Amino acid sequence: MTNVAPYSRTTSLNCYDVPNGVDVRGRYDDEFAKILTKDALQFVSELQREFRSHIKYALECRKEAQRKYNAGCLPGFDPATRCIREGEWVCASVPPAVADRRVEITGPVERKMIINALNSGAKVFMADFEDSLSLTWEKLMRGQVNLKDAVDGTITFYDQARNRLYKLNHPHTAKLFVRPRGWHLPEAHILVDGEPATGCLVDFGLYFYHNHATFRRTRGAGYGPFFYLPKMEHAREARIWNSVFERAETMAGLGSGSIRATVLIETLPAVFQMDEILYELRDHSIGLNCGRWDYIFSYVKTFQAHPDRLLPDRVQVGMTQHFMRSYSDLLIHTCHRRGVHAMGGMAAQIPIRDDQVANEAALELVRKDKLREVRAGHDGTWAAHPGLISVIMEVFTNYMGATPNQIETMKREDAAIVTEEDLLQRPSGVRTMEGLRLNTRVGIQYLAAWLTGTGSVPLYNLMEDAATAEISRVQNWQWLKYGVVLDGDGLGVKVSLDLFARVVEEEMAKIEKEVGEEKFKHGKYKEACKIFNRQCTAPTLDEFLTLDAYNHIVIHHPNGSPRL
Ligand SMILES: CC(=O)SCCNC(=O)CCNC(=O)[C@H](O)C(C)(C)COP(=O)(O)OP(=O)(O)OC[C@H]1O[C@@H](n2cnc3c(N)ncnc32)[C@H](O)[C@@H]1OP(=O)(O)O
Ligand SMILES: O=CC(=O)O
Ligand SMILES: [Mg+2]
Repeated sequence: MTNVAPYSRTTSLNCYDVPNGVDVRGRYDDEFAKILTKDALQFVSELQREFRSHIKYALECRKEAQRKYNAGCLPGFDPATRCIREGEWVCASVPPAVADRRVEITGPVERKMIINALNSGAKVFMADFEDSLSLTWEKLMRGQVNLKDAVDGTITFYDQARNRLYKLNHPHTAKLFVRPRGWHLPEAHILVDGEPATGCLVDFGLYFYHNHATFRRTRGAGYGPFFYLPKMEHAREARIWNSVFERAETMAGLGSGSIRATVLIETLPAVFQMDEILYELRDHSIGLNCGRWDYIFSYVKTFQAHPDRLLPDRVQVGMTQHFMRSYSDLLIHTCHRRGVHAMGGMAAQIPIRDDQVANEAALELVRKDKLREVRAGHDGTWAAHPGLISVIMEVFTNYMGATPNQIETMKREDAAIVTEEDLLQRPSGVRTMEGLRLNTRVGIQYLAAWLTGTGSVPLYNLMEDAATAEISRVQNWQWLKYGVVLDGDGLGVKVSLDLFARVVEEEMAKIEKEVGEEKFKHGKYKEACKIFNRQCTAPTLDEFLTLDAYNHIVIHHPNGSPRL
């Protein structure tokens, strides 16, 4: 579904100045026009034209691999690339500006949050166009404006209600990394030769075009810009990114290896490709990261047709499960062998303001998780909230001291023997009715927020974003598909369409009670419920929650195109 904004007296007649073959159908805004310049759009369209067939092929290969998993195959190491895994090679040396990444804060590209994150005391801020952003035209373009102001060092935000002006604490700001969308997401408001552009090429292209020079001069000490690359499944996808980087460096007249990126290992197929991914990006790499939430989602998705590999309740799938620990250990071993950072992941706990005891318990869980990571050899980790930075910093600094990272000191040779069986081992735990109910409440509330422009939310004292909500969705789908018996709570109830319909109705009532009648009436809960319900009960599993939801937030403006 694409929404077309009607002409009205308030519709601006301004439009973007576009190069040949490019059509911008998003709302016109004078601020956005400073980003969507003809030259910047020309660069994005060149990337699109050069790489679109490679991207389509890579996405087709993902589907082909999934067909094999659905037919009973298991993912594993590729015998054809054994020489890369066994060969002695290292990635380009770490840029001094980002040698120390012990605490990284993440967050959507919202103006106030960017300032807060850059001022938070974290070493790095990952500005996110992915899991934590609702992909509306307004948020995406406003995000580009915000990032440009941040790189220029001029970003400010005035909070009227508090009469507070936010600005950067120069020079003590975090180093900026940007995470573009995954390959699968289109940008429906920008057409190149009549086709929606690839979302990540828009995010990367616009950001790189406007910021590379200032970034390298003022923030990267001659390197950069820096990126995080999400949701890849195979080294061929890393090869495309490497070529995109080379193309961008040539356009900007930069030396090869200026741009650096950390790849999130957050799909099950990618864990068997870590050496290969680093190899493809060896001149542009700055490590790998354990994207644990998407990884869990991917485990369910990969094994969607394997009823013998069902996960227990979401809350029980932590990093101490054997398959999760093996993934983290092998990632550390691989990164350190290749001379780059092995980054840890996100603990979902956030500060709980109104309950001191619960807050201390949440902080303790974060401490424990981070201690496990630093002891295992991770060089740094993620924080979801500024209130967690000091706690996490203390854990990492107590252990690492002033040494910027553990690349040379924690080789983890013992993890060289992690096997396919270790990485696929069935998780232990139980499935419960409460697990089904919580998945449903979280999934619907997250989608309702996403549809109204918010991509990360606090729910039941945890951070929820697209990755965590995906787990709720695919788990419900799989339990329904296989009529799982929920026996962890002694009830022994079988999940059926009838039961699920009742659960959805009851959980919607609970949500209404929790958020209040007014918010429920004016929010998008019913629309979210419809989307979530359809996805959980679909005969075939949808690839991504946000692909379907995206269709509900696309708004084409007629002044962008006479063809509409
Ligand atoms: C699976 C993954 O991909 S993880 C990575 C993607 N996910 C994320 O990045 C999630 C980032 N975190 C967040 O979005 C938020 O912390 C939430 C939604 C979880 C909680 O948000 P809130 O409930 O609004 O937080 P809260 O009200 O406690 O915020 C207090 C202050 O901290 C700021 N803040 C909270 N989180 C962040 C953040 N990640 N970055 C910067 N500032 C932040 C708020 O803006 C607020 O600032 P103010 O006091 O100046 O107004
Ligand atoms: O992007 C991070 C994740 O855990 O997913
Ligand atoms: Mg993720």
